[in-house]
Amino acid sequence: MSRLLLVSNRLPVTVKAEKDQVSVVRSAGGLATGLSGPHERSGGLWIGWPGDVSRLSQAQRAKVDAQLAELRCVPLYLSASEVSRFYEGYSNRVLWPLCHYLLDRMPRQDRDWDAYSKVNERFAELAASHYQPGDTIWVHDYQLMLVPGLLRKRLPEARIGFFHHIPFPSSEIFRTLPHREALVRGLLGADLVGFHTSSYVHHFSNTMLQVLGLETEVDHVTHEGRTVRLGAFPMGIDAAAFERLAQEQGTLDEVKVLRERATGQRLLVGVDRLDYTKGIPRRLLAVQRLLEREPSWRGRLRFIQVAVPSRTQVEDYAAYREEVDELVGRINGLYGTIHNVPVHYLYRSLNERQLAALYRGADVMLVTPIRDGMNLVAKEFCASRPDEDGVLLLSEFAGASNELCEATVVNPYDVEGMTDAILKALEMPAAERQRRMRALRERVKAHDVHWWVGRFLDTLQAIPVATQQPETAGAKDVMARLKAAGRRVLLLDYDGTLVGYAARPELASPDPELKSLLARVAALPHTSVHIVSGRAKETLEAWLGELPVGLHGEHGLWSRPKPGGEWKMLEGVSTDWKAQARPLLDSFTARIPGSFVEEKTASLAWHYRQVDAGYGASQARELRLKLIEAFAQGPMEVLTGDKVVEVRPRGAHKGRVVTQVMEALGPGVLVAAFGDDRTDEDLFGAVPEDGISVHAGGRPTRAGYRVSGPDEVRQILASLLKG
Ligand SMILES: Nc1ncnc2c1ncn2[C@@H]1O[C@H](COP(=O)(O)OP(=O)(O)O[C@H]2O[C@H](CO)[C@@H](O)[C@H](O)[C@H]2O)[C@@H](O)[C@H]1O
Ligand SMILES: O=P(O)(O)OC[C@H](O)CO
Repeated sequence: MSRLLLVSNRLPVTVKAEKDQVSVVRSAGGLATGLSGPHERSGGLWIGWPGDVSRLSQAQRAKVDAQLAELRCVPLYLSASEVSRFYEGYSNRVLWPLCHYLLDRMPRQDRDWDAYSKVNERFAELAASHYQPGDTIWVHDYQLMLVPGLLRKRLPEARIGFFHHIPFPSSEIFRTLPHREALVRGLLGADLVGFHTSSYVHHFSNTMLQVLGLETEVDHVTHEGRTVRLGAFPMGIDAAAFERLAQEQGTLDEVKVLRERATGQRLLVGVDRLDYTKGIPRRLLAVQRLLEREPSWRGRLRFIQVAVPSRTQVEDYAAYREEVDELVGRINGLYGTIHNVPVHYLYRSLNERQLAALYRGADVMLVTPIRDGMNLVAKEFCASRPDEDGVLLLSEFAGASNELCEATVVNPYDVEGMTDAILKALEMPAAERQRRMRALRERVKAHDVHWWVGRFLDTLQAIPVATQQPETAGAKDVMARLKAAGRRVLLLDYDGTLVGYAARPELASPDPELKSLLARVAALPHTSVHIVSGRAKETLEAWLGELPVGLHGEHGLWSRPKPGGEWKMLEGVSTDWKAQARPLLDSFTARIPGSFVEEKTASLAWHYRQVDAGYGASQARELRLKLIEAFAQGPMEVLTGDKVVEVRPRGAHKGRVVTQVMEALGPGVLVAAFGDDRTDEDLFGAVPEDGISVHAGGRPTRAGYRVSGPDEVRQILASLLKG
């Protein structure tokens, strides 16, 4: 097993300071439990913030450091300003509400991005300083979204995983963020990006498409020459530990006390961090409605709601606390008696045994967040019920509802609906409770936290990172080989290779620098230059006709190999099919605003660069299928390029230009082809084995080299002028 470097905002430890005594203990949370085995076995390190230690003396701090070192934890201490701006500010005032679809809770203007970036830099720097070749790095959660990208810059060959513990929202929400691009690029520094559910994966894929124009395959995306795997890895809990605890005598004694205090009553339980995503007010309102609607239940219900203080310095959390306090007061005021109140509200953390007792003693567990990445409480409840009793009421907006389908699933926004569901749960026959709980427990136990860690790490470690090339690995090598060649021919695609893409094809005309560069390179001794493009010959002639270069248009259908020479068309090519195919392309243009058809001598191209990225890509897939269906037997083929679907005569492809040029030049010439989209793969395929093929961009390619884009292609050409 390779050494594991874990990086998370919080370390899995609690620093306890009592009077002069200070100690560090590993926390009991799911992440800490699940990862402690692999962490220890691999002899790795865990990097993170140990929490607020500002009140500790120097000596106490040294003691904390020593104890952390024993646990193989490396502390990253946050200053007061970093806590306020990175943790409370950008992480919890901006990203947290955004990922939970609560745009209204975000500040109108965010002022903490710089602090977020800087602290992410600090984490990356610290992790990189402890990295040893062969280590596996696993970064956790929304506080550290830039870290994978920052690590990739420092450690191009490291194996890096990232897990996002909270929801990844729809792209419609995520792209409201001013820094959306940096965050998405940050995650793409990883080799594997994991989420709790497949819908979060889907949202992330759509976001990449909208924000970076990246089209994703089912489980991966190619970006800057690297493949980044994506996947759903639903997190589990330490089910065996919860089950064990729930069976211990101490816990059963607590359950007994709990039940005795509620004699004649049914027990409803809620356990959450006090967070506005957890849906506590509507849950309370549902309980209130039940008492209002069903007087027979008054005095016969006890709702215990435990809320752990969380992020207390963030205003929205303080306001939320007041809202909950008020609601509890109102319900108890309305339905309490001098002997009893319906809501028992505790604003504090419970120890493990108290928690297990509550789970074990509950008749109905209310887990009703308005949005939650997974929600581990729901799973802990099931694991704590070896008696196969108790009903789980679970929000459909918690990731856990994807797996826990035998729960009573509710819409947490529908108070009346939740009231009905609580009533149904209270009246559910024992046999049905048992059937549901048995199924829930099987799943929670089978897919526990160890299963989760194993699946994520196995997937990450199976990725062949060593073969991945950093963005600019190719350029230097290509320059050296071209310079060393006796005779050389350069075959250059135009759009996306020599110039960037423009909104409309006619806007991508060559700039004076490009023309001058091509002219000077073509004038070098023993050097020929050919432009091999999908463009119409008229465009190439108008833009590049005066240069001393060969021109090849419509993917090699038309050629003018010698400057000033005549254009010749490939023989035996049929264009009769165009009249049949055109109406289909026109029908797509008519209903998809921003798209248009470009007609060339022997081909038709449907462009969709200005169409919404997701819609354009799906419509292009549909058009391609329809064309293939209608003309499968015809003399043409369908190609997908960069934001274009093209129909062209079969056999007229860029690869033919390579053969043509090589025949004219004879043996002993180094052939170097440069291109960026799928039509250039034909060009690369025809380059002889001792030649050079260079892909400009981040797509999968058969090319032997990869550079980042037109700027770098131009740099390679310019380097030839320097002798
Ligand atoms: N009063 C109390 N006393 C003691 N312990 C208490 C407590 N109330 C809650 N806890 C404990 O705190 C943990 C809370 O985990 P959750 O998954 O429910 O939410 P959280 O939002 O913190 O986690 C984030 O990370 C997890 C893991 O990825 C995701 O499930 C979730 O959606 C995401 O928001 C549970 O282990 C629970 O036992
Ligand atoms: O207490 P926090 O702010 O570190 O948040 C804990 C949550 O589990 C974050 O996912």
